[in-house]
Amino acid sequence: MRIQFSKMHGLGNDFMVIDLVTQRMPLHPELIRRLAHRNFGIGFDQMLIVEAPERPDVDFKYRIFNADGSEVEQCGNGVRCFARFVHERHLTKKAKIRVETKSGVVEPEINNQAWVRVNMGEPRFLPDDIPFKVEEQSPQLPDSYPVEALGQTVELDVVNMGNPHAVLLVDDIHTAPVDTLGPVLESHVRFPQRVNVGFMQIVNRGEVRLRVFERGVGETLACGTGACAAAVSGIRRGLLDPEVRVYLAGGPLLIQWQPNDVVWMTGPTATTFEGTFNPYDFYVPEQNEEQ
Ligand SMILES: N[C@@H](CCC[C@H](N)C(=O)O)C(=O)O
Repeated sequence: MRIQFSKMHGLGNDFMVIDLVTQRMPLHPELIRRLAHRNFGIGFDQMLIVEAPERPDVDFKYRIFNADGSEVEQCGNGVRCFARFVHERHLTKKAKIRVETKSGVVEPEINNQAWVRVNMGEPRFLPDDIPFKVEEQSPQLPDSYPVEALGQTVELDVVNMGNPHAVLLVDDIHTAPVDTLGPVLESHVRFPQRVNVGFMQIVNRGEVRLRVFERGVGETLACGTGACAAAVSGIRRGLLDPEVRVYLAGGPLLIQWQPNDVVWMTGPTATTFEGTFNPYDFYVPEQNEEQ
């Protein structure tokens, strides 16, 4: 039993992409963790699964698993790669497709082989929608919330881009406490489903620098939904114009948003290699099965 896959990335945020329209394999969290391992597996930030749609108004179903095996709702760099993958595998000829995710429908549009523009849907800010715990939900939503972490109070903007994000403004992303504050906020008690944590430095009204400590992975070279969340936070606060270039370690993304509208994300995709693997090579017996 050999499964075909593509190894792809969007600005260095890397993926193992598998077509489960024409193939079958178990999606066990332990198998995913083993495949994600950078030394013992294939290595990736997220595994992306293409499935047949379950409703008539979409072209595909898109499932996303973090390297820790958790299934999540959305992945922005992933959806661009997903669109390129279904073209490369001749699963569709349409330039614009509708893709069902755990958090709604997204619409990627392939301009040429490498560039994809995506309608990422509308951002949400209500604490319950993140989800983010507050003592009392005020009718007037604040821009940010004070949160205690590592003996200090940090101000967090919270945004749901299909998946949960917290955004912190920093003076310089090179010295931002991504390694220390990132994991503490990711698993903070006020984020019951954990959170992706973005550290944003505003350069000018149209440009920001961003580092993201991703839920279920750690710091990645780029995060598409993180870029959307950061740009939306800055625009909502009146600090940024509606068109923002977000510079991540792996390169820039263009994010466009007008309040009360959908977010548009435009960026590159790359296929690095294709291969096959046997899931049973990664199978480890339960403890009571071991001799
Ligand atoms: N890298 C992604 C986000 C992947 C999911 C995220 N780690 C989560 O747990 O929500 C992107 O490009 O958006």
